[in-house]
Amino acid sequence: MENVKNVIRNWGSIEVDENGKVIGATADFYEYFMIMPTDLIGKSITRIIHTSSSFSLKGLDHKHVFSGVISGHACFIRVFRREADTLYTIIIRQDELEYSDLVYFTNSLEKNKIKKNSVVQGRYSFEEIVGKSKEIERVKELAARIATSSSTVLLTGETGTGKELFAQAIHGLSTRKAQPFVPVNCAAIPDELFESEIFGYEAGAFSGAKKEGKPGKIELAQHGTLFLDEISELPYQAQGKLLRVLQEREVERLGGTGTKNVDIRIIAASNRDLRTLIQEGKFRQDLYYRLYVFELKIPSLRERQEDILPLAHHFVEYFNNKLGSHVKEIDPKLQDWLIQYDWPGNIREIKAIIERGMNIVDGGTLTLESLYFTPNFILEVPSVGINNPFSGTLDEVVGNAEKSAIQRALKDSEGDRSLAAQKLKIHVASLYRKIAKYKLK
Ligand SMILES: Nc1ncnc2c1ncn2[C@@H]1O[C@H](COP(=O)(O)OP(=O)(O)OP(=O)(O)O)[C@@H](O)[C@H]1O
Repeated sequence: MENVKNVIRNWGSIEVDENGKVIGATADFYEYFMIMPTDLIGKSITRIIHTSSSFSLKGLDHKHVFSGVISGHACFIRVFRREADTLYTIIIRQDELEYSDLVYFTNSLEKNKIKKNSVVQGRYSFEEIVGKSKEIERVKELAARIATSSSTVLLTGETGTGKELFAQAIHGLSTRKAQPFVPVNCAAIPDELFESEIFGYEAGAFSGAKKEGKPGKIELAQHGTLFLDEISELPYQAQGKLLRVLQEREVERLGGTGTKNVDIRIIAASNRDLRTLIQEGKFRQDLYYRLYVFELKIPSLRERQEDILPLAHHFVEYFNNKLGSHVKEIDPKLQDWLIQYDWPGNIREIKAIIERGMNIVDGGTLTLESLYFTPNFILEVPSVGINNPFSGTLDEVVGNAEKSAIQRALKDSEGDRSLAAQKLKIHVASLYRKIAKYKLK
Protein backbone atom coordinates (compact mmCIF):
# COMPACT_ATOMS: atom_id res chain seq x y z
CA MET A 1 0.00 0.00 0.00
CA GLU A 2 2.96 2.27 0.68
CA ASN A 3 3.82 2.13 -3.03
CA VAL A 4 0.36 3.30 -4.03
CA LYS A 5 0.80 6.37 -1.86
CA ASN A 6 4.10 7.05 -3.56
CA VAL A 7 2.58 7.37 -7.01
CA ILE A 8 -0.13 9.77 -5.84
CA ARG A 9 0.63 13.45 -5.92
CA ASN A 10 -1.53 16.52 -5.61
CA TRP A 11 -1.92 18.28 -8.95
CA GLY A 12 -4.42 20.76 -7.52
CA SER A 13 -8.16 20.83 -6.98
CA ILE A 14 -11.24 22.30 -8.61
CA GLU A 15 -14.24 23.24 -6.52
CA VAL A 16 -17.77 23.15 -7.92
CA ASP A 17 -21.15 24.18 -6.54
CA GLU A 18 -24.24 22.01 -6.26
CA ASN A 19 -25.11 22.70 -9.92
CA GLY A 20 -21.76 21.44 -11.12
CA LYS A 21 -20.45 24.95 -11.92
CA VAL A 22 -16.83 25.72 -11.08
CA ILE A 23 -16.41 28.20 -8.26
CA GLY A 24 -12.67 28.08 -7.91
CA ALA A 25 -9.43 26.12 -8.19
CA THR A 26 -6.15 26.01 -6.35
CA ALA A 27 -3.16 27.96 -7.63
CA ASP A 28 -1.23 24.77 -8.43
CA PHE A 29 -4.10 23.55 -10.62
CA TYR A 30 -3.93 26.70 -12.77
CA GLU A 31 -0.17 26.32 -13.01
CA TYR A 32 -0.02 22.60 -13.81
CA PHE A 33 -2.83 22.67 -16.36
CA MET A 34 -2.08 26.10 -17.80
CA ILE A 35 -5.68 27.23 -17.46
CA MET A 36 -6.70 30.81 -16.71
CA PRO A 37 -9.35 31.51 -14.04
CA THR A 38 -11.45 33.23 -16.75
CA ASP A 39 -11.52 29.94 -18.66
CA LEU A 40 -12.71 28.05 -15.61
CA ILE A 41 -14.94 29.97 -13.20
CA GLY A 42 -18.64 29.56 -13.87
CA LYS A 43 -18.11 26.77 -16.42
CA SER A 44 -19.72 23.40 -16.07
CA ILE A 45 -17.27 20.86 -14.66
CA THR A 46 -18.11 18.52 -17.54
CA ARG A 47 -16.46 21.02 -19.87
CA ILE A 48 -13.26 20.93 -17.82
CA ILE A 49 -13.00 17.23 -16.95
CA HIS A 50 -13.74 15.07 -19.99
CA THR A 51 -14.85 11.53 -19.30
CA SER A 52 -16.21 8.81 -21.53
CA SER A 53 -19.66 9.79 -22.80
CA SER A 54 -21.41 7.10 -20.78
CA PHE A 55 -19.87 8.26 -17.50
CA SER A 56 -21.67 10.73 -15.26
CA LEU A 57 -19.90 12.91 -12.70
CA LYS A 58 -23.17 13.38 -10.85
CA GLY A 59 -23.72 11.30 -7.77
CA LEU A 60 -20.18 9.96 -7.41
CA ASP A 61 -19.48 8.86 -3.88
CA HIS A 62 -17.15 10.69 -1.53
CA LYS A 63 -13.55 9.56 -2.18
CA HIS A 64 -14.47 7.83 -5.44
CA VAL A 65 -11.56 7.81 -7.91
CA PHE A 66 -12.24 8.06 -11.63
CA SER A 67 -10.30 8.74 -14.80
CA GLY A 68 -10.77 11.76 -17.03
CA VAL A 69 -8.94 14.14 -19.34
CA ILE A 70 -8.13 17.71 -18.31
CA SER A 71 -6.56 20.03 -20.82
CA GLY A 72 -5.31 17.08 -22.83
CA HIS A 73 -3.81 15.24 -19.85
CA ALA A 74 -5.21 11.87 -18.82
CA CYS A 75 -5.66 11.97 -15.04
CA PHE A 76 -7.06 10.15 -12.07
CA ILE A 77 -9.27 12.37 -9.97
CA ARG A 78 -10.63 11.89 -6.46
CA VAL A 79 -14.00 13.28 -5.38
CA PHE A 80 -14.45 15.00 -2.05
CA ARG A 81 -18.00 15.87 -1.11
CA ARG A 82 -18.33 18.88 1.21
CA GLU A 83 -21.96 19.68 2.00
CA ALA A 84 -23.34 21.28 -1.17
CA ASP A 85 -19.94 21.66 -2.86
CA THR A 86 -17.66 19.08 -4.37
CA LEU A 87 -13.91 19.14 -4.66
CA TYR A 88 -12.19 17.29 -7.52
CA THR A 89 -8.57 16.67 -6.62
CA ILE A 90 -6.22 15.48 -9.35
CA ILE A 91 -4.08 12.79 -7.80
CA ILE A 92 -2.32 11.36 -10.83
CA ARG A 93 -1.32 12.70 -14.19
CA GLN A 94 -0.71 9.65 -16.32
CA ASP A 95 1.91 11.29 -18.51
CA GLU A 96 4.04 11.81 -15.41
CA LEU A 97 3.95 8.18 -14.32
CA GLU A 98 5.87 5.03 -15.19
CA TYR A 99 3.61 2.45 -16.79
CA SER A 100 4.31 -0.13 -14.09
CA ASP A 101 3.29 2.36 -11.37
CA LEU A 102 0.13 3.06 -13.27
CA VAL A 103 -0.71 -0.62 -13.44
CA TYR A 104 0.03 -0.93 -9.77
CA PHE A 105 -2.24 2.00 -9.02
CA THR A 106 -5.17 0.81 -11.14
CA ASN A 107 -4.84 -2.62 -9.56
CA SER A 108 -5.09 -1.00 -6.15
CA LEU A 109 -8.45 0.55 -6.94
CA GLU A 110 -11.58 -1.34 -6.16
CA LYS A 111 -12.68 -3.88 -8.72
CA ASN A 112 -14.62 -2.67 -11.75
CA LYS A 113 -14.25 1.02 -11.08
CA ILE A 114 -11.79 1.96 -13.74
CA LYS A 115 -11.50 -1.18 -15.77
CA LYS A 116 -15.21 -1.32 -16.45
CA ASN A 117 -14.65 -0.45 -20.07
CA SER A 118 -12.27 -3.32 -20.76
CA VAL A 119 -15.23 -5.61 -21.29
CA VAL A 120 -17.83 -4.32 -23.69
CA GLN A 121 -20.66 -5.74 -25.66
CA GLY A 122 -20.12 -5.36 -29.42
CA ARG A 123 -21.59 -2.01 -30.43
CA TYR A 124 -21.76 -2.33 -34.19
CA SER A 125 -23.89 -4.42 -36.45
CA PHE A 126 -23.56 -5.18 -40.15
CA GLU A 127 -26.18 -2.52 -40.99
CA GLU A 128 -23.83 0.10 -39.59
CA ILE A 129 -20.97 -0.89 -41.88
CA VAL A 130 -21.44 1.71 -44.59
CA GLY A 131 -20.73 0.69 -48.18
CA LYS A 132 -22.61 -0.76 -51.10
CA SER A 133 -19.74 -1.66 -53.43
CA LYS A 134 -19.67 -5.27 -54.52
CA GLU A 135 -16.27 -5.65 -52.81
CA ILE A 136 -17.60 -4.73 -49.36
CA GLU A 137 -20.94 -6.45 -49.90
CA ARG A 138 -19.08 -9.69 -50.61
CA VAL A 139 -17.07 -9.40 -47.38
CA LYS A 140 -20.20 -8.56 -45.37
CA GLU A 141 -21.97 -11.58 -46.78
CA LEU A 142 -19.07 -13.91 -45.96
CA ALA A 143 -18.69 -12.43 -42.49
CA ALA A 144 -22.39 -12.84 -41.76
CA ARG A 145 -22.22 -16.45 -42.92
CA ILE A 146 -19.37 -17.38 -40.59
CA ALA A 147 -20.68 -15.29 -37.69
CA THR A 148 -22.92 -18.04 -36.42
CA SER A 149 -20.18 -20.66 -36.26
CA SER A 150 -17.59 -20.68 -33.51
CA SER A 151 -14.61 -20.75 -35.86
CA THR A 152 -11.62 -18.55 -35.38
CA VAL A 153 -11.56 -15.63 -37.80
CA LEU A 154 -8.54 -13.73 -39.05
CA LEU A 155 -9.35 -10.24 -40.32
CA THR A 156 -6.72 -8.74 -42.57
CA GLY A 157 -6.53 -5.44 -44.40
CA GLU A 158 -4.81 -2.09 -44.27
CA THR A 159 -5.04 0.16 -41.24
CA GLY A 160 -8.39 1.91 -40.81
CA THR A 161 -10.38 -0.38 -43.10
CA GLY A 162 -12.84 -1.34 -40.36
CA LYS A 163 -11.47 -4.61 -39.00
CA GLU A 164 -12.63 -3.90 -35.46
CA LEU A 165 -16.05 -2.90 -36.79
CA PHE A 166 -16.32 -6.27 -38.53
CA ALA A 167 -15.17 -8.09 -35.40
CA GLN A 168 -17.95 -6.44 -33.41
CA ALA A 169 -20.53 -7.11 -36.09
CA ILE A 170 -19.55 -10.79 -36.25
CA HIS A 171 -19.85 -11.06 -32.48
CA GLY A 172 -23.20 -9.26 -32.61
CA LEU A 173 -24.62 -11.80 -35.01
CA SER A 174 -23.27 -14.84 -33.21
CA THR A 175 -24.92 -16.94 -30.54
CA ARG A 176 -22.45 -15.35 -28.13
CA LYS A 177 -23.87 -11.87 -28.60
CA ALA A 178 -25.21 -11.60 -25.04
CA GLN A 179 -21.76 -12.49 -23.70
CA PRO A 180 -18.72 -10.18 -23.50
CA PHE A 181 -16.77 -8.89 -26.49
CA VAL A 182 -13.28 -8.29 -25.12
CA PRO A 183 -10.94 -6.27 -27.33
CA VAL A 184 -7.20 -6.44 -26.76
CA ASN A 185 -4.80 -4.27 -28.69
CA CYS A 186 -1.68 -6.44 -28.71
CA ALA A 187 0.47 -3.46 -29.75
CA ALA A 188 -0.57 -1.39 -26.76
CA ILE A 189 0.49 -3.74 -23.98
CA PRO A 190 4.18 -3.74 -23.01
CA ASP A 191 5.86 -7.14 -23.51
CA GLU A 192 6.49 -7.67 -19.82
CA LEU A 193 2.82 -7.17 -18.93
CA PHE A 194 1.40 -9.18 -21.78
CA GLU A 195 1.09 -12.57 -20.18
CA SER A 196 -0.42 -11.23 -16.95
CA GLU A 197 -2.98 -9.22 -18.94
CA ILE A 198 -3.98 -12.08 -21.24
CA PHE A 199 -3.67 -15.09 -18.96
CA GLY A 200 -4.20 -13.42 -15.57
CA TYR A 201 -2.28 -14.22 -12.42
CA GLU A 202 -2.74 -15.78 -9.04
CA ALA A 203 -2.22 -14.05 -5.70
CA GLY A 204 1.43 -13.15 -5.09
CA ALA A 205 2.58 -14.18 -8.59
CA PHE A 206 4.98 -11.22 -8.72
CA SER A 207 5.69 -8.04 -6.78
CA GLY A 208 3.03 -5.43 -7.49
CA ALA A 209 0.44 -8.13 -8.21
CA LYS A 210 -3.01 -7.71 -6.72
CA LYS A 211 -3.47 -9.56 -3.45
CA GLU A 212 -6.38 -11.61 -4.68
CA GLY A 213 -4.92 -12.30 -8.14
CA LYS A 214 -6.53 -11.14 -11.38
CA PRO A 215 -8.35 -12.81 -14.27
CA GLY A 216 -6.82 -12.33 -17.69
CA LYS A 217 -8.66 -11.16 -20.81
CA ILE A 218 -9.20 -14.78 -21.84
CA GLU A 219 -11.13 -15.47 -18.67
CA LEU A 220 -13.04 -12.20 -19.00
CA ALA A 221 -14.16 -13.27 -22.47
CA GLN A 222 -15.54 -16.58 -21.19
CA HIS A 223 -18.47 -17.68 -23.41
CA GLY A 224 -17.96 -14.56 -25.52
CA THR A 225 -15.44 -13.28 -28.08
CA LEU A 226 -11.81 -12.28 -27.58
CA PHE A 227 -10.72 -9.79 -30.23
CA LEU A 228 -6.94 -9.76 -30.63
CA ASP A 229 -6.18 -6.64 -32.62
CA GLU A 230 -2.72 -6.20 -34.19
CA ILE A 231 -1.90 -9.82 -33.43
CA SER A 232 1.39 -9.47 -35.32
CA GLU A 233 2.68 -7.55 -32.27
CA LEU A 234 2.11 -10.46 -29.88
CA PRO A 235 5.46 -11.30 -28.21
CA TYR A 236 6.90 -14.57 -29.53
CA GLN A 237 6.75 -16.35 -26.17
CA ALA A 238 3.14 -15.34 -25.62
CA GLN A 239 2.31 -16.69 -29.09
CA GLY A 240 3.26 -20.18 -27.89
CA LYS A 241 1.07 -19.82 -24.83
CA LEU A 242 -1.86 -18.56 -26.86
CA LEU A 243 -1.48 -21.51 -29.20
CA ARG A 244 -1.74 -23.88 -26.26
CA VAL A 245 -4.95 -22.16 -25.12
CA LEU A 246 -6.40 -22.53 -28.61
CA GLN A 247 -5.43 -26.18 -28.82
CA GLU A 248 -6.29 -27.32 -25.35
CA ARG A 249 -9.08 -24.85 -24.59
CA GLU A 250 -7.64 -24.35 -21.14
CA VAL A 251 -5.95 -21.43 -19.46
CA GLU A 252 -3.53 -21.29 -16.58
CA ARG A 253 -2.90 -18.04 -14.71
CA LEU A 254 0.68 -16.92 -14.02
CA GLY A 255 1.81 -18.43 -10.75
CA GLY A 256 -1.15 -20.80 -10.84
CA THR A 257 -1.20 -24.52 -10.32
CA GLY A 258 -4.47 -25.49 -11.99
CA THR A 259 -6.12 -24.85 -15.34
CA LYS A 260 -9.58 -23.57 -16.19
CA ASN A 261 -11.63 -24.58 -19.20
CA VAL A 262 -12.19 -21.79 -21.66
CA ASP A 263 -15.03 -21.37 -24.09
CA ILE A 264 -14.19 -18.39 -26.24
CA ARG A 265 -14.22 -17.47 -29.85
CA ILE A 266 -11.10 -15.76 -31.12
CA ILE A 267 -11.20 -13.07 -33.76
CA ALA A 268 -7.74 -11.79 -34.62
CA ALA A 269 -6.79 -8.86 -36.84
CA SER A 270 -3.62 -7.77 -38.52
CA ASN A 271 -2.62 -5.02 -40.93
CA ARG A 272 0.81 -6.60 -41.43
CA ASP A 273 1.38 -9.60 -43.63
CA LEU A 274 1.74 -12.50 -41.19
CA ARG A 275 3.29 -14.75 -43.84
CA THR A 276 6.21 -12.34 -44.24
CA LEU A 277 6.59 -12.22 -40.46
CA ILE A 278 6.71 -16.03 -40.39
CA GLN A 279 9.55 -15.98 -42.92
CA GLU A 280 11.38 -13.44 -40.77
CA GLY A 281 10.97 -15.71 -37.74
CA LYS A 282 8.76 -13.20 -35.91
CA PHE A 283 5.47 -15.03 -36.02
CA ARG A 284 4.86 -18.70 -35.27
CA GLN A 285 3.69 -20.69 -38.25
CA ASP A 286 1.69 -23.11 -36.08
CA LEU A 287 -0.25 -20.22 -34.52
CA TYR A 288 -0.85 -18.72 -37.94
CA TYR A 289 -2.49 -21.93 -39.17
CA ARG A 290 -4.65 -22.06 -36.04
CA LEU A 291 -5.88 -18.53 -36.72
CA TYR A 292 -6.15 -18.97 -40.46
CA VAL A 293 -9.27 -21.15 -40.24
CA PHE A 294 -11.18 -18.38 -41.91
CA GLU A 295 -9.53 -15.28 -43.36
CA LEU A 296 -11.56 -12.21 -44.19
CA LYS A 297 -9.71 -9.60 -46.20
CA ILE A 298 -11.24 -6.15 -45.82
CA PRO A 299 -10.65 -4.16 -49.02
CA SER A 300 -8.97 -0.76 -48.87
CA LEU A 301 -10.95 2.33 -49.79
CA ARG A 302 -8.92 2.63 -53.01
CA GLU A 303 -10.32 -0.71 -54.09
CA ARG A 304 -13.92 0.44 -53.63
CA GLN A 305 -14.07 4.06 -54.71
CA GLU A 306 -17.84 4.01 -55.02
CA ASP A 307 -18.05 3.80 -51.23
CA ILE A 308 -16.13 7.05 -50.71
CA LEU A 309 -19.05 9.47 -51.09
CA PRO A 310 -21.56 7.41 -49.09
CA LEU A 311 -18.96 7.24 -46.31
CA ALA A 312 -18.29 10.98 -46.51
CA HIS A 313 -22.03 11.71 -46.25
CA HIS A 314 -22.36 9.25 -43.42
CA PHE A 315 -19.63 11.06 -41.45
CA VAL A 316 -21.15 14.49 -42.22
CA GLU A 317 -24.36 13.23 -40.62
CA TYR A 318 -22.44 11.71 -37.74
CA PHE A 319 -20.59 14.94 -36.96
CA ASN A 320 -23.73 17.06 -37.47
CA ASN A 321 -25.19 15.11 -34.58
CA LYS A 322 -22.04 15.13 -32.52
CA LEU A 323 -21.05 18.77 -33.00
CA GLY A 324 -24.56 20.18 -33.38
CA SER A 325 -23.74 21.57 -36.84
CA HIS A 326 -26.03 21.74 -39.85
CA VAL A 327 -24.03 20.77 -42.90
CA LYS A 328 -26.43 19.65 -45.60
CA GLU A 329 -24.23 18.93 -48.56
CA ILE A 330 -20.75 18.37 -49.89
CA ASP A 331 -19.69 20.73 -52.65
CA PRO A 332 -19.10 18.97 -56.05
CA LYS A 333 -15.46 20.13 -56.18
CA LEU A 334 -14.81 18.55 -52.81
CA GLN A 335 -16.63 15.39 -53.93
CA ASP A 336 -14.27 15.14 -56.93
CA TRP A 337 -11.28 15.59 -54.69
CA LEU A 338 -12.50 12.96 -52.22
CA ILE A 339 -12.90 10.44 -55.04
CA GLN A 340 -9.47 11.13 -56.48
CA TYR A 341 -7.50 11.01 -53.24
CA ASP A 342 -5.97 7.61 -52.52
CA TRP A 343 -6.75 7.32 -48.77
CA PRO A 344 -3.72 5.53 -47.26
CA GLY A 345 -5.40 5.73 -43.83
CA ASN A 346 -8.66 4.40 -45.30
CA ILE A 347 -11.92 5.03 -43.45
CA ARG A 348 -10.25 6.32 -40.33
CA GLU A 349 -8.65 9.00 -42.50
CA ILE A 350 -11.85 10.04 -44.29
CA LYS A 351 -13.58 10.25 -40.91
CA ALA A 352 -10.79 12.49 -39.55
CA ILE A 353 -10.80 14.74 -42.63
CA ILE A 354 -14.57 15.24 -42.48
CA GLU A 355 -14.33 15.96 -38.75
CA ARG A 356 -11.68 18.60 -39.29
CA GLY A 357 -13.66 20.19 -42.13
CA MET A 358 -16.81 20.23 -40.01
CA ASN A 359 -14.97 22.06 -37.24
CA ILE A 360 -13.99 24.80 -39.66
CA VAL A 361 -16.94 25.00 -42.06
CA ASP A 362 -19.11 28.07 -42.05
CA GLY A 363 -22.57 27.40 -43.47
CA GLY A 364 -24.44 24.41 -44.78
CA THR A 365 -22.01 23.24 -47.48
CA LEU A 366 -18.76 21.45 -46.85
CA THR A 367 -16.34 22.77 -49.45
CA LEU A 368 -12.76 22.15 -50.44
CA GLU A 369 -12.06 25.53 -48.82
CA SER A 370 -13.51 24.26 -45.55
CA LEU A 371 -10.57 21.90 -45.53
CA TYR A 372 -8.02 24.28 -46.96
CA PHE A 373 -9.38 27.52 -45.56
CA THR A 374 -10.10 30.77 -47.35
CA PRO A 375 -7.17 32.18 -49.35
CA ASN A 376 -7.61 35.73 -47.92
CA PHE A 377 -7.08 34.55 -44.45
CA ILE A 378 -4.06 32.51 -45.34
CA LEU A 379 -2.46 35.67 -46.74
CA GLU A 380 -3.23 37.37 -43.46
CA VAL A 381 -1.48 34.66 -41.45
CA PRO A 382 1.87 33.96 -43.11
CA SER A 383 3.08 31.92 -40.14
CA VAL A 384 1.49 28.80 -41.63
CA GLY A 385 5.03 27.96 -42.62
CA ILE A 386 4.71 27.38 -46.34
CA ASN A 387 4.26 29.83 -49.17
CA ASN A 388 1.58 27.85 -50.86
CA PRO A 389 -0.82 26.53 -48.25
CA PHE A 390 -2.26 24.07 -50.77
CA SER A 391 1.05 22.28 -51.28
CA GLY A 392 2.39 19.39 -49.24
CA THR A 393 0.69 16.21 -48.11
CA LEU A 394 -2.99 16.29 -47.25
CA ASP A 395 -2.10 16.12 -43.57
CA GLU A 396 0.18 19.14 -43.86
CA VAL A 397 -2.38 21.16 -45.81
CA VAL A 398 -5.20 20.31 -43.43
CA GLY A 399 -2.90 20.91 -40.45
CA ASN A 400 -2.10 24.38 -41.80
CA ALA A 401 -5.79 25.11 -42.26
CA GLU A 402 -6.50 23.94 -38.73
CA LYS A 403 -3.73 26.11 -37.32
CA SER A 404 -5.02 29.12 -39.27
CA ALA A 405 -8.57 28.54 -38.05
CA ILE A 406 -7.37 28.45 -34.46
CA GLN A 407 -5.33 31.61 -34.91
CA ARG A 408 -8.32 33.39 -36.39
CA ALA A 409 -10.69 32.21 -33.66
CA LEU A 410 -8.23 33.31 -30.96
CA LYS A 411 -7.85 36.67 -32.63
CA ASP A 412 -11.62 37.11 -33.00
CA SER A 413 -12.13 36.18 -29.35
CA GLU A 414 -9.31 38.46 -28.19
CA GLY A 415 -7.48 35.52 -26.65
CA ASP A 416 -10.45 34.10 -24.72
CA ARG A 417 -9.83 30.40 -25.24
CA SER A 418 -13.27 29.25 -24.13
CA LEU A 419 -14.91 31.60 -26.58
CA ALA A 420 -12.49 30.53 -29.30
CA ALA A 421 -13.33 26.88 -28.60
CA GLN A 422 -17.04 27.69 -28.88
CA LYS A 423 -16.51 29.42 -32.21
CA LEU A 424 -14.58 26.42 -33.48
CA LYS A 425 -17.16 24.05 -31.99
CA ILE A 426 -14.52 22.02 -30.21
CA HIS A 427 -13.92 21.31 -26.55
CA VAL A 428 -11.68 23.78 -24.79
CA ALA A 429 -9.38 20.88 -23.78
CA SER A 430 -9.00 19.99 -27.41
CA LEU A 431 -8.20 23.63 -28.19
CA TYR A 432 -5.47 23.64 -25.53
CA ARG A 433 -4.00 20.48 -27.06
CA LYS A 434 -3.98 22.03 -30.50
CA ILE A 435 -2.48 25.29 -29.21
CA ALA A 436 0.35 23.26 -27.68
CA LYS A 437 0.69 21.15 -30.85
CA TYR A 438 1.05 24.18 -33.12
CA LYS A 439 3.02 26.10 -30.49
CA LEU A 440 0.60 29.03 -30.64
CA LYS A 441 0.54 31.81 -28.08
N1 LIG B 1 -17.64 0.67 -43.36
C1 LIG B 1 -17.59 1.53 -42.35
N2 LIG B 1 -18.68 2.28 -42.07
C2 LIG B 1 -18.63 3.21 -41.08
N3 LIG B 1 -17.57 3.45 -40.32
C3 LIG B 1 -16.46 2.73 -40.54
C4 LIG B 1 -16.43 1.73 -41.55
N4 LIG B 1 -15.21 1.15 -41.54
C5 LIG B 1 -14.51 1.76 -40.57
N5 LIG B 1 -15.25 2.71 -39.96
C6 LIG B 1 -14.79 3.61 -38.88
O1 LIG B 1 -13.43 3.92 -39.18
C7 LIG B 1 -12.62 3.90 -38.01
C8 LIG B 1 -11.51 2.86 -38.15
O2 LIG B 1 -12.09 1.54 -38.13
P1 LIG B 1 -11.42 0.32 -37.34
O3 LIG B 1 -10.83 0.77 -36.04
O4 LIG B 1 -12.43 -0.77 -37.29
O5 LIG B 1 -10.24 -0.03 -38.35
P2 LIG B 1 -9.11 -1.16 -38.24
O6 LIG B 1 -9.03 -1.80 -39.57
O7 LIG B 1 -9.39 -2.03 -37.05
O8 LIG B 1 -7.81 -0.27 -38.02
P3 LIG B 1 -6.35 -0.73 -37.42
O9 LIG B 1 -5.79 -1.79 -38.32
O10 LIG B 1 -5.55 0.55 -37.50
O11 LIG B 1 -6.61 -1.20 -36.01
C9 LIG B 1 -13.56 3.62 -36.85
O12 LIG B 1 -13.96 4.86 -36.30
C10 LIG B 1 -14.74 2.92 -37.51
O13 LIG B 1 -15.92 3.13 -36.77
